[in-house]
Amino acid sequence: MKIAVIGTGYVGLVTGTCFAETGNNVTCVDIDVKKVEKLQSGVVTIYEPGLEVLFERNIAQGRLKFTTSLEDGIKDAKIIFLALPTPPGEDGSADLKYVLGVADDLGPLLKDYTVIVDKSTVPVGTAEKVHARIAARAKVDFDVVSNPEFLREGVAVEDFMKPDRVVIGTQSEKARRVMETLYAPFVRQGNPIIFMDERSAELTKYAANAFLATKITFMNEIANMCERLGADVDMIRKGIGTDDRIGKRFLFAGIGYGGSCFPKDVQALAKSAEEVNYDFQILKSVMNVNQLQKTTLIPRMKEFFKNDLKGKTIAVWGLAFKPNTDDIREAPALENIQTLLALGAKVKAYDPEAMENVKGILGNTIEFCTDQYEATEGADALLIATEWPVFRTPDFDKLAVQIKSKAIFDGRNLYDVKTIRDLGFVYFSIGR
Ligand SMILES: NC(=O)c1ccc[n+]([C@@H]2O[C@H](COP(=O)([O-])OP(=O)(O)OC[C@H]3O[C@@H](n4cnc5c(N)ncnc54)[C@H](O)[C@@H]3O)[C@@H](O)[C@H]2O)c1
Ligand SMILES: O=c1ccn([C@@H]2O[C@H](COP(=O)(O)OP(=O)(O)O[C@H]3O[C@H](CO)[C@@H](O)[C@H](O)[C@H]3O)[C@@H](O)[C@H]2O)c(=O)[nH]1
Repeated sequence: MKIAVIGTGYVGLVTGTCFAETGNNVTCVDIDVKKVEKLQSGVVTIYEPGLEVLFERNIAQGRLKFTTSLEDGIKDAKIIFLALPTPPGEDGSADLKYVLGVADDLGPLLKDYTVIVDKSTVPVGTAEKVHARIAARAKVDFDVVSNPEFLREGVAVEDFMKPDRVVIGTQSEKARRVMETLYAPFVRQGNPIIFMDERSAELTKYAANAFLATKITFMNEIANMCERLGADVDMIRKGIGTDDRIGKRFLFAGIGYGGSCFPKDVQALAKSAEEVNYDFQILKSVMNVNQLQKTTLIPRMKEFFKNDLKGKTIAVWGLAFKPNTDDIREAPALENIQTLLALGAKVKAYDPEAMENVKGILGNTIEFCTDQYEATEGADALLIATEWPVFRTPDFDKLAVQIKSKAIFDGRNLYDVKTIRDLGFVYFSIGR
């Protein structure tokens, strides 16, 4: 099948590459000329394990192409995916200017029946808006389908190739058949395609992210209780996670959720609620608690250094919002670093993938190190903000010599409390 993907960011690139991998001819369109040039020359523009090999194979076999021209890109496409940004507008609601802008342009370019698919995370009612915008200028029949994406960064290829489920919102039989054919190779393992109406599909995406953000936030609040009551959040996690009704995943307490999705989508759902005069109280709490949680280690650091962080050097391990990605959007590390700088501390940071992105924001206000031990060399304390595997089993003997105060502030609960204290470290973690 000939497919066009509009937008070659995270979702667009993974979507395009994975559909090419299952034998479709895919053209990806982006207005970012530099990005398209890079992609055309065979360079993958995001760090995502497993993507490069699929990307290279499908380019070599001529099934994956890139262009800046919408008209060329959608030529002969039976399906057009919109994988465009939906960033928060000034009031927190999802800004639809990219999605609706492309919908406006698409109308006159359609030559035959086409299925237009919203892959972006969009508020309820967007499929109808996209339909109206295209219909205003289209001369052929078309359908607009909602097909939200549930992939996680860092395991995006696996999530896309073996999805837990595929959600498709459409009330058109014709569009349903096209989507079923397209997704058949991905749901062979028995995981379902769940068909529903467009509005329910749109809300399913927000409900999933808001639920997961709430689950994490609940555990962060339990962790805060543990600290006050002398209990261990890891034990609570095991104790409740073994109950099938609760589930083991997404129960890890830490310095808050970040990334390009949870913060923005929780905010957008809260805004949608406001628009229909519903007071979505849980979401407000989730946002407030998460904001506080991000810098929950700073007061402890202040106390440890007797309220004087001025001139202290803090090593920061991890800048990405989570491991296996170079994405730093809403990363808790950044907020911690900015707070530390405001308190007069110096920061030496290391991240396996995300340093280039952080340089663009923090410039030379912090020192970027070539490895984790260069960061801890001569530091007064260590702050761990991202659970990269390489930080899990460090050379503790080396750290004991390098870190002056032997203090480790661990925002991701990487180490066993007793073991690390027995090694002589002063160890602060979350909810233990
Ligand atoms: N990143 C994720 O993990 C993830 C997962 C699921 C869903 N989503 C949702 O998918 C959507 C896209 O997210 P993303 O992270 O891929 O975004 P992104 O910002 O990484 O990429 C968006 C791309 O769209 C391009 N673009 C903007 N206007 C364009 C236009 N008029 N024509 C062609 N291209 C244009 C940009 O240049 C950019 O390359 C968002 O709604 C997001 O919420 C993201
Ligand atoms: O137990 C946990 C699990 C996650 N996190 C944090 O939660 C954030 C989000 O993590 P994750 O969900 O793994 O990353 P994303 O790539 O942002 O993926 C989420 O957002 C995507 C975009 O909408 C969705 O497609 C995915 O299904 C959804 O998991 C990160 O800051 C994690 O550190 C925790 O603090 N504790």
